[in-house]
Amino acid sequence: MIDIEFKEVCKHYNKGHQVINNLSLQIEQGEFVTLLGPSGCGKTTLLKMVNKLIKPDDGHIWVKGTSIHDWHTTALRRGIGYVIQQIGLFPHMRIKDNISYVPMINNMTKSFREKRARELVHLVGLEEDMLERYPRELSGGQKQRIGVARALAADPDIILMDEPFGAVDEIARTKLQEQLKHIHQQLGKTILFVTHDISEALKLGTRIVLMHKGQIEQSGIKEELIFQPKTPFVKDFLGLKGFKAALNEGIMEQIYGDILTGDTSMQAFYDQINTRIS
Ligand SMILES: Nc1ncnc2c1ncn2[C@@H]1O[C@H](COP(=O)(O)OP(=O)(O)OP(=O)(O)O)[C@@H](O)[C@H]1O
Repeated sequence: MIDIEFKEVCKHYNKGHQVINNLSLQIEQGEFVTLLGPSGCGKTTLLKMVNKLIKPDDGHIWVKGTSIHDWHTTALRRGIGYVIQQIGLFPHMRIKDNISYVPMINNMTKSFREKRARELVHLVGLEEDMLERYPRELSGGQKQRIGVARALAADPDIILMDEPFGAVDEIARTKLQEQLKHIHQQLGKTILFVTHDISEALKLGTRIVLMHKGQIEQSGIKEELIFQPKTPFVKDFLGLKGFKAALNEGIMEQIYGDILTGDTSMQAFYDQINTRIS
């Protein structure tokens, strides 16, 4: 089943150039799609069209088979988790109430909300005593975890994430990425995740969509993008850098696996890159 579909979508702001240019993309249920690309290529714009924060000028978007025109905005947003870099927890509310905010406005009972908050705080790798604290009593990484817990609270099928770990330090980011990967494997949500960090995109995405100037340059698994780039842009953007990122993330074993299955063009590309980085 297709959870999100963009068809020939276009967008420009004011009198500016085309930020999204006739873009089509289908995202299947349970995929973890990382939207990767240089600054300004339109990643955030595309993401925000899914929950109607930005309106396309042209083209069509469907969420769970229903056109976004036919979705009531509130119902659509309540059914989609949304995590951004500035997580925006309510400062005057305890963590448990921050997590339970959407279940509360959805009229869930207090005992259900408390149970759910406890489950979620564990799911994102924190202790239950966090629930009684206020946001100011948490580190940046802990706040991002609570942001993920809050996005999951109403059990949405789809989660949109816009550079959610961009503002935390390297160690916390690595832990958050691992936790998110685990949550995705466990819960099978459909995730659309914006990042400009190649290693993050390769590590998390079951599919990587590389954007450039409002269009998709290439969409595929990491091995395809690194070893079978379809355009010079993909080769420049991902070739050597992607290879190094894959190396650093320890995902080379999978890639070696593919090389060993006998694809000689991949072997040649691999040799070429290996010579350049060694
Ligand atoms: N509200 C706006 N008004 C005018 N121009 C905008 C607006 N929002 C974004 N833009 C422009 O649209 C283009 C795409 O922006 P967008 O935020 O979608 O890119 P991005 O790929 O997410 O970039 P980054 O990685 O830097 O966040 C940029 O040139 C940006 O300056």
